[in-house]
Amino acid sequence: LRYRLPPGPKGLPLIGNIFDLPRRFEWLTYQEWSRQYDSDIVHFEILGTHVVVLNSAAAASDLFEKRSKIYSDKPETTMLHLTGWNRNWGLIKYGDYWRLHRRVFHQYFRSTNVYAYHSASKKAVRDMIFSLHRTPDKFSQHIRFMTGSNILRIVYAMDIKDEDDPSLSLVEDAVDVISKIVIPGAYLVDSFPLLRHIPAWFPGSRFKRDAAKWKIIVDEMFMRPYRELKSSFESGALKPCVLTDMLADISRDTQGHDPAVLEDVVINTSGTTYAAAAETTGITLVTLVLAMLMHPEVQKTAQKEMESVLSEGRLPDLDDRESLPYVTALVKECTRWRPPIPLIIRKSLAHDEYKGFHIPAGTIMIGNAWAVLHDPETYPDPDTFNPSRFLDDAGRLRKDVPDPWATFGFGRRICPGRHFALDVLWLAAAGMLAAFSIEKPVDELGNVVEPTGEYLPGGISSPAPFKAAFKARSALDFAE
Ligand code: HEM
Repeated sequence: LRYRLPPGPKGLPLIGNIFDLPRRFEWLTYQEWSRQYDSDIVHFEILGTHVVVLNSAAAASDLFEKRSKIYSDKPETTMLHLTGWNRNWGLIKYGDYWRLHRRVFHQYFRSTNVYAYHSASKKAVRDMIFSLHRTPDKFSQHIRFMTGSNILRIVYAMDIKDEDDPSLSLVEDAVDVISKIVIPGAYLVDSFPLLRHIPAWFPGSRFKRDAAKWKIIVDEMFMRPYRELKSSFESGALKPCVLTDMLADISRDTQGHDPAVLEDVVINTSGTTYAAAAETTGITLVTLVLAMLMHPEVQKTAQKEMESVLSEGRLPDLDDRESLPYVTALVKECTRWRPPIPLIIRKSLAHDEYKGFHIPAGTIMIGNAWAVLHDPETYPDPDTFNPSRFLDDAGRLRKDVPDPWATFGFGRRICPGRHFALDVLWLAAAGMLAAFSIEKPVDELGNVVEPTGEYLPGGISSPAPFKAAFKARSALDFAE
């Protein structure tokens, strides 16, 4: 009996499709293969490993959601363990240990709980607006500083003063290690067994030495803020933050779990937030700046909407969200137009059949979030940045256009920080547009510099560096 695999480029024996593989912007090639093979599910093989890509919302929902038992695993690797990043519970295997992390994290970041972080985020956005006013040239650093310092304050009650703060350098150095163990193109090296025979990538003695050095930094990042906060907690000097709440909750009731295991879960869930939140949210806001340069009419529409609702000198608040649907649509469109993580990686746990095709156990499954968010059936003219696609003629949010959730992944492993992320995105987007007119810069000769709109390739895709001018629209004396 020969199993029929999903269609895709035919590779050479043994090495498979290694020469067919795109090296940049893979999501575009996978989307193209779907058209070429007339199938929303495509297959290729690389060095003995099967890879299946799902290029439609329907296929992603059929497998990642309806068959989540088989498709919620991640390709956990020795690299993660060697560098200490196995504490990143977003990358760990599906099972009870993962489930416990998810449950603990969810208690603090579920949709009904994230209002607890509004005032911190509001303050972080205000600080960012003042920084943007002072040194607009550094806008992407200011945005990144806001997303990073905000999550550290919320989770650890850390007061990060500026970009040179040693606590910030520690988390940044630790997060940097992840990029060293991921091949550009989103795959962890040792997801592919045969790749281990390629010396430069093999976790050999050189790599092991480097990994041991990096592990010290990564362990320190997870443990230092935890130990500091735990000792204040034990001394009774309670610093209000997520970790303090977690410590209080587990000291009251372990719900039948081994306290040592639960302590690790608390360390991991708190320690993973920075890596998960800072860059993803920051990139989405840089995308917003880029979109505003490319679409001045969108910016004007959002500003007009705010003028009709906000009194002079007041920054928009989340209570204004109901009355500012265009701003909400604009934020949705940022997450749809350029998702920072275009490809979602999973590993299948058992043999399966789908649409008459065989999917072997151990297949690397790729959810092409980009293709889902750029499906012209759901989002006509998908490459155009157009917030109005989410609004009806009366300017209200439409219920019949799907929210661009795929930016946050699929099924049981969908980003559990998305409610919080959307709050921060909304506050920052509305705040920036209320305070500034974001314009194309002018060079020394007085010529307007057009943005290229280019993005950098990689598992996390961000806009190529560009310049923007931030011109204050109102006196920056925002009242509380
Ligand atoms: C715009 C901002 C963000 C984007 C685009 C984003 C995107 C994603 C994606 C694509 C995944 C993988 C989902 C999957 O495998 O199906 C993920 C997982 C995760 N995200 Fe986010 N995220 C964002 C913000 C955040 C924030 C602010 C937090 C924390 C407060 C967070 C915490 C996590 C965690 C803990 C996981 C792992 C969940 C698991 O494996 O069960 N994310 N995110």
